[in-house]
Amino acid sequence: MNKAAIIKAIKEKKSFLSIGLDTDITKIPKHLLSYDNPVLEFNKQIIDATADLCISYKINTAFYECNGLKGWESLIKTYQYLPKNTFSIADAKRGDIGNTSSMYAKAFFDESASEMSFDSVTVAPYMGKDSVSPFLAFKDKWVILLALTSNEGSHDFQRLKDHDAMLFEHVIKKSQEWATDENMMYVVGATRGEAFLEIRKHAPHHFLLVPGVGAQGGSLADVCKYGMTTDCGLIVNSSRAIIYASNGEDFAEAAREQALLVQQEMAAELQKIGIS
Ligand SMILES: O=C(O)c1cc(=O)[nH]c(=O)n1[C@@H]1O[C@H](COP(=O)(O)O)[C@@H](O)[C@H]1O
Repeated sequence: MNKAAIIKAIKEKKSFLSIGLDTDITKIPKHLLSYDNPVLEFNKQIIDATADLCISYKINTAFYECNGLKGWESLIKTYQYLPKNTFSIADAKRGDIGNTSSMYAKAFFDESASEMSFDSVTVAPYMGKDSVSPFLAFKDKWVILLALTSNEGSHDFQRLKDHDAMLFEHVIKKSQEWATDENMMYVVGATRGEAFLEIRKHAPHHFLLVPGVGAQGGSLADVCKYGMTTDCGLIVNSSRAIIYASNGEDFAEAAREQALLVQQEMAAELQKIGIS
């Protein structure tokens, strides 16, 4: 899915919501445990209930990898169930020396090898250009590079100052030598408020993946106030607040209700930039 298609989906659905399928078997409703693959069943019902309200699904691979073979099966089958007109994110936070990164890229982008061909994968920038480039070698795929994350520990390294700029700013500036706003996005936590102003100085046109609304308490209004562009420029993710809205038999409808609330807030924000 290219940038124009993402913008088209935002306009059509009046939404820039990504739903995070951070599916934990200990948190899903008990009645699903009788299914052969409870995680897959949960994901399918969540997807069916929310697909018209979001433009993207983010699958955090940790929640699948921790379950070994069965987990990888759920990951692959969930990927295959995603509606084709949604932007798929493998939230795997990979990155290693070049030849190893090539294998990670193959794992998430090369359907003939892994049965999965996500639109994008999250990548850690710490190891630099040769660790990121193998992901960029895949045509029409995106790298979503960690820039300023939502967690407490983001202060440990990302905000260290060197030559008048913080590390996350160096990441954003330097990485633009390797990629464009057509194949790279940046992760910026929703809990970062006014920092979006700094980010936009360095990346005025890039899409940002913004996790941290909902369970982590980030403000959608602030994210939009400081981070939105004329094309929207944002994909805002919420995982737990939507998928675990209820752990009863009504879990899918409850997820839909939560997603609808976020989508309605997003529609109002989009109206401010003339998308209505
Ligand atoms: O890359 C991410 O997606 C990510 C970056 C970040 O800075 N903060 C962050 O929470 N995430 C992910 O976004 C999701 C947030 O989940 P909730 O807090 O449940 O909405 C999880 O999958 C996190 O791993």
